Amino acid sequence: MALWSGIYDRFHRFAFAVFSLLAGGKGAGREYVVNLSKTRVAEEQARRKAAAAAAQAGREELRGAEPFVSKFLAKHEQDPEKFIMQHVLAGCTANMVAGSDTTGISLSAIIYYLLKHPRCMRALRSEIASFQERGLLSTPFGFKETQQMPYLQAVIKEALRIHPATCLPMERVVPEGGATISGRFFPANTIVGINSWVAHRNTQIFGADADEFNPERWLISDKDKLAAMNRQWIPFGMGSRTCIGRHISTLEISKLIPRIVNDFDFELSDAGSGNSWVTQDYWFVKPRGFKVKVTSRKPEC
Ligand code: HEM
Repeated sequence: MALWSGIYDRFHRFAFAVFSLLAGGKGAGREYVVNLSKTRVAEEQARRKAAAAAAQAGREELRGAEPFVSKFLAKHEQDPEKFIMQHVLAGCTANMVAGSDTTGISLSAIIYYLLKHPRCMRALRSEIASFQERGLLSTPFGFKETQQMPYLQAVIKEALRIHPATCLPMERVVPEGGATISGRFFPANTIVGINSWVAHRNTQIFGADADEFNPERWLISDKDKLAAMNRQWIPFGMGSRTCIGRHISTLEISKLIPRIVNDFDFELSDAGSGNSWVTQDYWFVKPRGFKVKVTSRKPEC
């Protein structure tokens, strides 16, 4: 039902009401996230008020990294008429809806494909060890450092190619004058779209093994082929509506994957060790029953 209402937006209103009713007080799906945002915004407002009072009394408050909600509230305080409270709430909700499942799914996909391809897991661990031996990795691993690791970056890129977190056409409206796409004319206002799952399996671009997980495809020296693959690699979408959070996720993924691969051993449970994992698509393509046993990694002799 969720998938259908993703495609046919007229079902939204109905599905939303039914799911929220079934979920009771806290709401379901988006309503749950909206309620959570409201709570967090209220907490942050109270914290900012207390911090301002403390500063006035000459007491400095120690604080870690500044969360998004605080940045949004600062913007609202700067110009409350233009950046209204509704924008604060919408920003927080959008970040959670758009940024959590997508990043979680992508992290799962990277681990899953590494577990399915022990050769790639070995190659990645060997790259990490080599970087550590040469003093090129701090503790914790720095983002800039991990960006210099070609195999890690190829693994991430390939996992997001073979399992992009979203799977429905990314829709665009044809502008005035129409557009010819792949030799076919579409008049103005036609809704066209491309699904990254289709684009990423294009054998003309990615080769006969487009269905296979193969990080080495990104480690070639053929610049033209790489450029063609990069153009067709769209897990974060493309153009003016491309994902605005992609750099946050890229940072999280680049820092987290080498760290956990280095520190832990993973073993697929029976449910995940069949031919392929079970996933369900309703815009987000979520793994189902992906269970992994995690243990501290023993140093290799
Ligand atoms: C691996 C993680 C992520 C993936 C795979 C992903 C994927 C996508 C995709 C496919 C789109 C549609 C792009 C298009 O139509 O061209 C999108 C849009 C968007 N993403 Fe992400 N995303 C990720 C992380 C995040 C994060 C962390 C945030 C926020 C903190 C975020 C916020 C957004 C927003 C607000 C939009 C809508 C942009 C617009 O319509 O102008 N995303 N994302």
